[in-house]
Order: sequence, then structure tokens, then C-alpha cells
Amino acid sequence: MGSLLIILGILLFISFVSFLFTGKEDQSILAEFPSRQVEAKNWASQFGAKLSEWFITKGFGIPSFIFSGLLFLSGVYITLNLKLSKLRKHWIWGTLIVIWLSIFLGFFTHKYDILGGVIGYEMNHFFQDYIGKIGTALLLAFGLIVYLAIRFNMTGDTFVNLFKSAKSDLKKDFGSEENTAAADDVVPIDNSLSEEAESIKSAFEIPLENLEPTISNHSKLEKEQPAPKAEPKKEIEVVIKDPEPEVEMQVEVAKEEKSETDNLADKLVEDFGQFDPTLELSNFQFPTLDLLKKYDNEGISIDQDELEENKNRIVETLNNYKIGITSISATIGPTVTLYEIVPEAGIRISKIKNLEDDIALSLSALGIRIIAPIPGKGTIGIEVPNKKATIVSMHSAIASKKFQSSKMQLPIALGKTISNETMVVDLAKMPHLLMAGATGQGKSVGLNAVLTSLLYKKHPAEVKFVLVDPKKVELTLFNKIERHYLAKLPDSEDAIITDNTKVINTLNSLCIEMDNRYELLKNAFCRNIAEYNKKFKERKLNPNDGHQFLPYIVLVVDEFADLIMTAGKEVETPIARLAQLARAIGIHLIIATQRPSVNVITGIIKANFPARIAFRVTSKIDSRTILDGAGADQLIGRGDMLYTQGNDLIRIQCAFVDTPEVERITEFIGSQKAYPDAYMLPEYVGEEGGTNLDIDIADRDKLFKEAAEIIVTAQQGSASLLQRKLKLGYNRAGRLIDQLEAAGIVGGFEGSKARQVLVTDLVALEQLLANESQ
Ligand SMILES: Nc1ncnc2c1ncn2[C@@H]1O[C@H](COP(=O)(O)OP(=O)(O)OP(=O)(O)O)[C@@H](O)[C@H]1O
Repeated sequence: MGSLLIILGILLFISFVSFLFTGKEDQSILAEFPSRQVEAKNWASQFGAKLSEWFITKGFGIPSFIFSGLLFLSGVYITLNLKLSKLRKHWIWGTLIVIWLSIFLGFFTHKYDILGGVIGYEMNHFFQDYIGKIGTALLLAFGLIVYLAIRFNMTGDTFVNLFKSAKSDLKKDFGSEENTAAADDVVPIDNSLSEEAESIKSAFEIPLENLEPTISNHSKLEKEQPAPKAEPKKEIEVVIKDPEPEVEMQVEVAKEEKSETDNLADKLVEDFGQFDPTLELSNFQFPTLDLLKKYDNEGISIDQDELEENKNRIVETLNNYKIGITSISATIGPTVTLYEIVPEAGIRISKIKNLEDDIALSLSALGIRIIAPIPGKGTIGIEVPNKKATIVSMHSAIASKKFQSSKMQLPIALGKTISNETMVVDLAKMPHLLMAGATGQGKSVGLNAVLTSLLYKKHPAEVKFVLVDPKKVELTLFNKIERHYLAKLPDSEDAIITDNTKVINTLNSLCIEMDNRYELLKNAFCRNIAEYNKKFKERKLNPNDGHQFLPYIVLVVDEFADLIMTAGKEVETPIARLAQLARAIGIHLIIATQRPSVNVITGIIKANFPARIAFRVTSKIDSRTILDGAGADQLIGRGDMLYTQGNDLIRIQCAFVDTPEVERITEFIGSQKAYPDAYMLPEYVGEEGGTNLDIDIADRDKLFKEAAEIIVTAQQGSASLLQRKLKLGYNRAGRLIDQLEAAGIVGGFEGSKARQVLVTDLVALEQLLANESQ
């Protein structure tokens, strides 16, 4: 279409030009136009002669040339896919110019003539008949002024400026190419404009210069002022280009801002590379997959008969209670199959939920669990145990792509969900885990699965375990990896803590470690351990300031109930503190208990352990204590578990890792080069360590001497005596007794009995105090 219009434009132009020379000769043949015998002189033959006759003689005269230009321009616009709204403007203005010029030229002719054409001539006469020659001339002038004002924004000022400016300058301006270009910039139809300008000049005999500067001034103005509306595109381009040099400048500023430590860190990283925490054990080999056992009855086998039978029984039982269903589907998991039903409209969900026992009876199976409704789905789930449960091996869980490609900080492969997907969770995100379940339901296996997962994924430099095992036998296998993965107190022999009284020291020591780590993080302006370690690896933290790479610490407590029973509040307080605060500094707690009663899992502990695993428990109450809801009592045992991280419950078959497998893994790791010692926790000096024996003399209570005299006189070292005699509160009396013990006046704590008084009389006391002050 574009090219057709271009060609037509050219053809029209050629015809018109030719018409100027051959028009007269062709006059005679016009009447015989369609005949082939007739030969026209026009360069475009009969077609050209006829069209030119129409346009020029019978139409608008010479200004018809503009039409050929407009046709050509239309072709260009369409070919280049330019804005058609602009083209429309050209056509409107072009046609108006043609009409104006035609009338204008017709003004000077006295007969039909090619100058203004029939239209120009006739319109002239029409106007002259009504408003006379002068009126027509003024009307034409008015037309021109309107055109200039609208098209080029010319105002009175422009004309005043125009006359003021020097003629020579103006001439020069006009002559320069620059201005022509500027004029081009402003006026879209520049060609027609220059044509117009010329014709205007000849018509009104306005000096050419007077017009030119108007345009040139105007274009200068345009350049200095904000962009004219007609050309938003060009202006936008300029705006886009401008910021480029500024960007470069910003980059330079950023370089200047770099702090000195950063530069030093960059240099260090350049010279030595990033800090590698695994460097000391760079040859450490992660345990291989073949250390884990593969089982024969792994993988899910579909028993069609069982599925059909269960389905029929469920539908039947529901029908017996007049509950119709619209659809039923089954998902087979490793230990249970989930039947999802969609009840008919108008059936109450609670009605189905109440039929749990009836369905269990009709299926004659234990561990039926009804989930009504399944969160996020519009269905009701009935979990029915498979007759033949399959084992989920640790091998399959560790080998799964999900675990192998996980980018978690502390990934744990728990087992497989009901849809047979490997469940991988991040201990660092939990941030602490509570495990509960009756004896023999798979708790110890679960703990081993957690530890094994970490051993397969984390280098000894990245994670350390603190193991508390009151049963003494469950975690002993991990003794072999003491110097690789375990953390212990400086003075303790064994890394695995089996003595409940020692647990208190370890927990308090972990609290100190926590406080120390927070201090380090504060000094390094980091919010968590991941940020801190990243900064340390980038060598932005100076080891001379006490900074060091911080491994994650995982505290595992088996049989937490036993611990609470023997140590009570003393363990609860540090555990609660760690649970509340330790997440950011990489200390994570895993607590397992057989007896999930409320006095073991107290409110404060529960509140800080949003992630929970429940193996089978014996009562609904226990299930409620762990999961805040029923469900754990309906599990089938042997690693069947419910996992929650605060919201919905997920049924998982725990990955099974047997003792020989753990033994092989620890053997494999233990046989490799290790650190010189286990990871040292900060020293904690407990009460029996004798801190209160070192109380400074200057720090003694004002009533110290008086209290000593009372005790020696009465020969009875009790705080209540001091309370009574000196009218003190218990705390102050207790502190006084501690100070008396430190001074060697009374003996150590002896339970319910009063302390022994070591000074026999007041004279001896005087002597002792006098010796002290020397
Ligand atoms: N995920 C599992 N898959 C298959 N069998 C399992 C699984 N977990 C546990 N079992 C079976 O259950 C038995 C008991 O498991 P486990 O020793 O872990 O119980 P427990 O809860 O730790 O008991 P306790 O509290 O008395 O120590 C295992 O010896 C094993 O045969």
C-alpha cells in the first residue's frame, strides 16, 4: 500500500510537470479519452493528461502539485509505519493550503487558467461579487495570518522582534543550513512549508527576509524553551540521553565511599581467596550412600483388591448413616492410604467426623484418621493403614534429589509423605524441634535420622552436636565422631552427656556461648549467624578482634522428661532461654520425650517450639499436649508420625535408619583425620564451683560482723536465725551466710541441717577478722 501510494505520487508529479508543457497539445484529445488510437503527449500518456486536466485545469490549478506530494508522503508514512495521526494533519493542512493558494492565484487571473484552476477562479469571483476585490484580498491575508498563528505560534511579538532585528543577520540566518535544519525540526511538513513561504512572499510581496527570520527566531525559541507539543518524541530522546554521564559520576562517588576495611577485605580476598572454614579438614570425605541399607520391601506396591475393598466399605458405612458421596479417590502412601471423598451437598462435616470409630470398625483396622476437611482442598480425607506397610529407608531419603540439591542451612530428611514425596525440612528455620511419642514408636530412630541427615550434608566445621542421653545407650555410637562433630565442656571427659547433673552445666555453658555469640554479632553489625559467617568468609571481620567462624550448634536431648524430673527448674530456665533467644546465633534444640505431660512440656517450652513431631502416643491428652489437637493417638507406630511447623499437620513415615547403619557412618567419619579435640564450649562455673567463696572483703554486707557474732554466739549457722535477730529479709540473710562461708566462719551447705559453725567463740572470731584485715 505504501509503495503504491509512493508510485502514484511520483506518477502524478510527472503528469503535472509534463502537463505544464504538453497540456495545450493534449487538449484536443481529451474528449476521446478512452480510445486506444488516441496518442497523448503527456509523459504519462492519456492517464496523465486526464488526471492533470482534472486536477490543474478543472481543479485547483498549480497548487495541485501539493496533492502529488501528499500522496508520496502518505506512501512513506505507511511504509515506515509512522504515526498516521500526523499524516492526517498533513492532509488537512495540505488541502487547506491548496484551497488558499488556488483562490490566491485565482485573484490575479481573469479567465480560466492553470494558475488557480477553475475552483480558484470561480471562488475568487464568488468572493469578489460579495465583498469586492479589497475584501477578498483582506480575507486571503486573514487566512494567511490565521495559518501562521496556528501553525507556527506566531504572535505580535514575533513580528516586533522581526522588525527590530538587523536585516543582514536575518539574511545570514536564513542562508545557513543550520537554520533550515532547525526549521525542519520544528515543522513536520518542512517541504510544504518552504513552498508555502515562497508563494506567500510572491503573493503579498512581503520581503522574504521578513518571513524567514520569523521562522528562524521561532525555531531558536523552540530550542530554548520546553518542547513543542507537536514533537514529544524528539524531546524524550534528549531526556533519555542526558542522564548517561551522570551515571558514570555516581559510580565514581560509590568508589570513593568504600571504607578502608572493605578495601582491606577485598585485598585479602584477592590475595588469599575467601576464608574456607573447612580448610583444616580439607580432605574430609562425606559418608557415602552405600553405608545405608536398601530394603527389599521398599517402594509402594498397589494392591487393587485392598483398595477396592476399603473403598466399598467406606461407601457402605457412610451410606448406612445416610451420607451420600459424589466422588472418592485414593492416594497410596508408604504406610497409609488416603481416601479423599467429596460428600453430597448439604451433609454436615461433623457428622462424618463422628463416624471415625464406625469406619474403623467396618474396616477392622487401627489408626484410622479422618481429616475433615483437608486444608486447602474441598475434600474430606480418611487415612487407612495399608495391610502391608513399606519401609522408607534412610537411603532413599538421603539419595532423593530434594535432599541432595537442597540449599537449606540445616537440611533434614524426615521421611516420606502420604503422596510419597521426600520430606526435607530446615532445622535452622524451625528453629527448635520437639519430638514426643510413647516408647517403642520410633523416637530414637527419628533422632538418628535427623543426625544422619546432618552428617551427610554438613562439614564438621559447619555444625557441632551437643548430645544429652540419659538412657546412656541410644547416642553412644556418636562417640566415634567426637573430635569431628561433637562439642563439650572443657573439663568433661565424655562429649555425650549421660549424667543429669552435668546437663545443667552444659546448658548454662550454651547460654554463655549464646551471649558471647550475640556480642560478636553485635560488634560485626550482623543480625544472624548466616550474615556473620558470610562476612567472616569475605574477610571483613578481623580474627584478632575475637571474630571466628561460628558453626551451628545442635543440642539434642533424649528423654527430656527424665531430665525435668531430676533437675527441674534448673534445666528448664536455660532451656527456655536458649529456645527463646538462640535462633539467630545458630543454636538449635531438639528435645525428645516419652511422656509429653504438661509438667514436662511446660507452656514456656511449648511456646518456643513451634515445630513438633509426634509419634504414636497412648492417649488423646498426650496428643493434645504435643500437637494442640488429636491425631497422634491414631497413628500406627513404627515411625508413623505427624509433623507440624505451626500450622497444618503432615503425616509422614519416618525414614528408618538402623543402629548398624549409624555405626557404619560414624565409623566412616571417625576413621578420618579429625580436629585435635572436640569443639570447646565456654567454661561454666557452677555454684558448687565456689564462686561465692571468693567474695571480696570490701563487698561484705555492713551487718557482716554483727551477723558473725550472732552465729558464733548461737553456734548455729542458719539464715533464719539471722533473719529473726537482725530483722532481715531472706535474700540478705542468705547472702550473709554465703559471705560467712567464704570467710570460713560457717561450713558448707548441708541440705536441711543447719551449717556447721567453724569458729568456737567470739575471741577466735576477733582474731580471724583481725588476721583477714592485715
Ligand atoms: N521409621 C521406621 N520404620 C520402620 N520401623 C521403625 C521405624 N522407626 C522405628 N521402627 C521400629 O520400632 C522400633 C522401636 O523404635 P525406637 O527404638 O526408635 O523407639 P523409641 O520410641 O525410641 O523407644 P524408646 O523411647 O523406648 O527408646 C525399632 O526397633 C524399629 O523396629
